[in-house]
Amino acid sequence: MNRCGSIAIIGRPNVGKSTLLNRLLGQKLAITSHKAQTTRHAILGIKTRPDGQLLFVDTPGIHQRGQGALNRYLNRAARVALADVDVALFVVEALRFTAEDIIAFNAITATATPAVVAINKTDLVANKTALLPYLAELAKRHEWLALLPVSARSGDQLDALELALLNALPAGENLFPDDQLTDRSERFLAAELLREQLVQRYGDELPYHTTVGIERFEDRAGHYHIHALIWVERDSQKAIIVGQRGAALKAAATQARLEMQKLFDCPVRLNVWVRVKKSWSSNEAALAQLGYSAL
Ligand SMILES: Nc1nc2c(ncn2[C@@H]2O[C@H](COP(=O)(O)OP(=O)(O)OP(=O)(O)O)[C@@H](O)[C@H]2O)c(=O)[nH]1
Repeated sequence: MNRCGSIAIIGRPNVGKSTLLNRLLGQKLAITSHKAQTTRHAILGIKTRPDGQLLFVDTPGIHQRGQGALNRYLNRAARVALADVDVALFVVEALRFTAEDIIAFNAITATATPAVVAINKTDLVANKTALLPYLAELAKRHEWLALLPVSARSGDQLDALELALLNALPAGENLFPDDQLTDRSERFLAAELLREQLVQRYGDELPYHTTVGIERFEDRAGHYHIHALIWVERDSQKAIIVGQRGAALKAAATQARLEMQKLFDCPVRLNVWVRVKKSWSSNEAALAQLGYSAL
């Protein structure tokens, strides 16, 4: 029987949702970092198997304190995703269950959406029997379809997780062609790859006040020419991103360009400018202008 349906990946920031998605897809689509709140947009990652198709929606972590327009957007995006899908994949971190995990848990159990739990980062647990009481505690809390200890990093138990998710999907024909990986445009993915560099290179604060727009995206006979803009809120942020004689920006852009070449499988020329736009993250109108549509 062929199955096809959608899966929302839900969990507090930093539990490894993006890493897990990339690993399940076998391709890097969601951006990852060690800092919380990296993922801003839902990304549909498509995994085609001989027996069906899994359509992943990567949601932002459900955040504890809503602060400003960006946080409200992130919260809505996660909740809307949850109401819309066939299955929720609840990701937690082995041996940890924080107040933020409870918020994500409550969001899932408030809907009738069936859920599978992935207990991630088991590679960090030396003595696996230590997981048993943790598993038992989670099992008591809700009627899960399945509970699986996994490691997104090592790949441990991910085949079993994928199978559990597939079995929870409705019977039906595939919705996308077999070779399609995402419904996101290359333009969108280019912006994400550049933003990933900022998140990886700077402190927690700066990327939160930054967004990336693609001004031009041209395919010139198999060579991509991409013009990107990094929007910041203050001149001081711009100075940090640009660096001494532009060195910091050059390093970030070079790395982003290499990642783009890998993903798009063609030569890429990338130009990046940094512009200051005052207080964009606290202003709904400015958010909308930058492509964060109201939900
Ligand atoms: N040891 C270990 N680390 C992991 C594992 N999965 C993810 N990580 C790390 O945990 C950190 C967060 O991973 P992400 O995938 O960005 O987490 P996320 O849940 O998508 O985070 P947000 O986008 O902020 O919601 C990164 O440093 C990952 O390398 C795992 O299985 N084991």
